[in-house]
Amino acid sequence: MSAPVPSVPPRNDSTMLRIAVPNKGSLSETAVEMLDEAGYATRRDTRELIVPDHRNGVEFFYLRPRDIATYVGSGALDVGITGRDLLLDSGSAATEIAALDFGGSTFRFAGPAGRFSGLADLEGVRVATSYTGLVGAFLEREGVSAQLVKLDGAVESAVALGVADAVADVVSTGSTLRKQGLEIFGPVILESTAVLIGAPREVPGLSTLERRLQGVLVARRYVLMDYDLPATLIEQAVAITPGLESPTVSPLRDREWVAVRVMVPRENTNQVMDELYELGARAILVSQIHAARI
Ligand SMILES: Nc1ncnc2c1ncn2[C@@H]1O[C@H](COP(=O)(O)OP(=O)(O)OP(=O)(O)O)[C@@H](O)[C@H]1O
Ligand SMILES: O=P(O)(O)OC[C@H]1O[C@H](OP(=O)(O)OP(=O)(O)O)[C@H](O)[C@@H]1O
Ligand SMILES: [Mg+2]
Repeated sequence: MSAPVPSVPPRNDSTMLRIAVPNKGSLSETAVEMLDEAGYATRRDTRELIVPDHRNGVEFFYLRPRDIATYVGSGALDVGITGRDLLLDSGSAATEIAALDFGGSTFRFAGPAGRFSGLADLEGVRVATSYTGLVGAFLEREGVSAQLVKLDGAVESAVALGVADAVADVVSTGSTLRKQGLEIFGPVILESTAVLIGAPREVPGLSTLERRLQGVLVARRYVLMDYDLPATLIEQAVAITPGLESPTVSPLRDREWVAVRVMVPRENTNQVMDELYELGARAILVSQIHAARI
């Protein structure tokens, strides 16, 4: 558990929402892209650490992702973007407001191939990790007592170099583990993703930021599909494309046909177009959504 930040710095403008953004690492680029797509100012060069955005009444603080939960949990900043694993590891009082659909990873134990088969095998052994808060809490909940070896990164090397018997780390493709001759074992410690986190108090002005970020997620997840259809087939077509709430169905000049406009998950686009065509839909057009408020 990290120590709480001792004092909250004075706020020079209490009406500005103060937002923490990852300045480096896996989450930084996509977090900044999302804020840009949501209409906020972003930094022009990587040396800029504070970016005021007066037009939107917010101020951005570019910080190390690992530190963001500490700043937000102490109340020094209002909200932030970080990883769920980093939030839990910090022991901060900040809370998760929304998952952001990027920076997905799994947190797992791994050891030399064949050496460990389950959690119980960790009793009394050395486990290297950069996330001692997260792993310590997990092992305690599971009633396993292991010795944690805290490392900053490249944790997978710890076993070959003899400072630990097993590791607990972020796994994405699993390729780093495999290259070190390690294999995953035991239960999933955590499914992580980038999250929006908030201070443990009421944060005025948060709802606009949240709505804008949700709008970006919708614009990324969905496309807009238009098609023409014989009116008698509408129920079957709506079963294929139910939309978020209800598709827009408009009359055409030819009264036997209707025009349908509906949101479709981007990943299903071609499959849905095939199904609609087979049903009898024609002039099926797909467009990008640039922005959304749902
Ligand atoms: N392939 C990945 N490797 C590391 N972290 C990832 C990956 N995919 C997603 N993440 C997430 O990114 C966050 C870690 O970001 P952080 O910037 O601390 O580490 P990093 O990307 O490893 O950067 P650094 O180069 O400083 O080690 C965690 O929330 C983690 O779950
Ligand atoms: O499953 P994979 O796709 O191989 O990705 C996981 C690896 O990526 C991260 O390391 P990173 O590159 O951030 O280096 P670090 O260990 O120094 O943080 C993480 O700590 C794992 O080592
Ligand atoms: Mg890393």
